[in-house]
Amino acid sequence: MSSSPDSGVHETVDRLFERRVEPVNQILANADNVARACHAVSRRFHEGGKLVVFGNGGASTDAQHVAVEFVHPVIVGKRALPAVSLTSDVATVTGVATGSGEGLDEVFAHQIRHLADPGDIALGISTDGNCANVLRGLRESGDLGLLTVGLVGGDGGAMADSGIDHVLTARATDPRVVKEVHVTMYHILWELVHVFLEQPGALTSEVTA
Ligand SMILES: O=C(CO)[C@@H](O)[C@H](O)[C@H](O)[C@H](O)COP(=O)(O)O
Repeated sequence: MSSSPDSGVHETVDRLFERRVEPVNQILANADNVARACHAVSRRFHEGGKLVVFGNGGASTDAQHVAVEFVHPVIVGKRALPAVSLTSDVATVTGVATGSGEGLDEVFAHQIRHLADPGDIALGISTDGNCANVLRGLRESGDLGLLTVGLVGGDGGAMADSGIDHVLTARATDPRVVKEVHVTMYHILWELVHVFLEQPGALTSEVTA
């Protein structure tokens, strides 16, 4: 930035912006992982599956954001694909949380058991990869046969080593940056899924990069 009376503030502003660049470069460095996950997700959609998304706090609204991207694409001409957020129904979330005896830990696993089908895709979003209810929801999903995808940050936390089919990691330590990168990653996920669905042959071949 140009000089000013308070260069300290400008250094801070520069640092805040620069902090956002590296994690996006990390997505590029892991493009093959992202592409493999998108390919697997597109296959499930092709076979009639739906996307089931969940997370806590900021990630709960990310879950709703992902779902609407698929159900009502903002890009004209893209087909709608079935997707549902497990964070949108306050009655169900609070009912399970207060009635299960396990608080919030069971809210996603319970809904997966009763709303999901084995051919579906489960997408769990967690900033640090350690949220118990997201982990439990993904484990339940895997046990039932759903394709499991984790969107995490930092070193992936417990999700990095928990048998999830595809773990996509925003390698930043600042949770705000992780959340910002997650938005980029699920927009890429949405777009690449459509690329695979629209390319004849792409769904039967393996994706290597
Ligand atoms: O960071 C924010 C808001 O930006 C919080 O709402 C945050 O999402 C909540 O603390 C979540 O409970 C964190 O869960 P997780 O993403 O680490 O799994």
